[in-house]
Amino acid sequence: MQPDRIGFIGGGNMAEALLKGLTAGTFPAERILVAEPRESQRRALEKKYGVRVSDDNLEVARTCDVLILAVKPQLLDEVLPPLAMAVGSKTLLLSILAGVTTAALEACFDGSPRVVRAMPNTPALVGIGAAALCAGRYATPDDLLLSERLLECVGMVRVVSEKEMDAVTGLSGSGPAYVYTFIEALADAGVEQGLSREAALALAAQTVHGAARMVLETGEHPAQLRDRVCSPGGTTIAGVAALEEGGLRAALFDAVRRATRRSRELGGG
Ligand SMILES: NC(=O)C1=CN([C@@H]2O[C@H](COP(=O)(O)OP(=O)(O)OC[C@H]3O[C@@H](n4cnc5c(N)ncnc54)[C@H](OP(=O)(O)O)[C@@H]3O)[C@@H](O)[C@H]2O)C=CC1
Ligand SMILES: O=C(O)[C@@H]1CCC=N1
Repeated sequence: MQPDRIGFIGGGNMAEALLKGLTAGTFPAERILVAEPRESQRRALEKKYGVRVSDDNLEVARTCDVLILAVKPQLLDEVLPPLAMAVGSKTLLLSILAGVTTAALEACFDGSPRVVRAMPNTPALVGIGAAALCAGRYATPDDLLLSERLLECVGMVRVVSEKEMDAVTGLSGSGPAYVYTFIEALADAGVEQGLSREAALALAAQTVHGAARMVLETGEHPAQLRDRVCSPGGTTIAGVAALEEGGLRAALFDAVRRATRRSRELGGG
């Protein structure tokens, strides 16, 4: 179940993360077409990944059987309606637009457009993405399966219900930015304690990487894993107490809540 040609409408950050994974996998680069208005970005994608590029959205929509919609959600009304004449029953539309519902996407096209809505994240660029997706009303089970397979080229994929998509956006879509902030702050704190910048950043990033793998690979609850680091009367519980006093948990609840709300707003809800 491989598409003939995959097209991207918009060749920015997230599109690049996805097409890097696709071309590193089994999908031939010459069967990927990217429509992108910025000439420098077109040339960069062509050179780095060997994909075909164009400044003509319609040409890409006409030639591809899977069309990955990767422009900003604010451009929905400008970019999608002109594609309607090229999108037919042969086209699977895979949207990564934050907040935009499958119903809103379907309304941009005639007939029974086959839409799958996905929310990937940028670590897809290194093959460790986390994505969720849901099917629109006209997408077939095969459409959902194909979308899953495509996103699995760049990491893990969960199928969720559409009402969960804004929360996914607030958690794993936006989540890398929260984690980068955490890593930066952890490294800065190490520098304050006298470590070199280079050592502090490497230790902070590897600590987050290792701890995340422990959660994924042991299947143990994070609280159990944390208990094993905290010796009674030791260093770690003193640090954990500071995190509790500083409101780290409350800040994360707030971050996911606000990003989820913003996703709903972008979708017009
Ligand atoms: N970044 C992320 O972490 C994630 C983003 N997303 C979603 O992915 C989508 C893209 O986001 P992101 O990659 O970050 O944004 P970018 O701005 O990096 O990418 C969007 C690209 O679309 C191009 N573009 C602008 N106008 C048009 C047009 N008329 N036709 C075709 N292409 C056009 C832009 O070109 P130019 O720069 O010249 O304007 C840009 O290269 C958004 O909908 C976002 O919600 C989803 C998950 C995670
Ligand atoms: O910030 C944004 O709107 C996009 C969606 C999820 C991550 N980045």
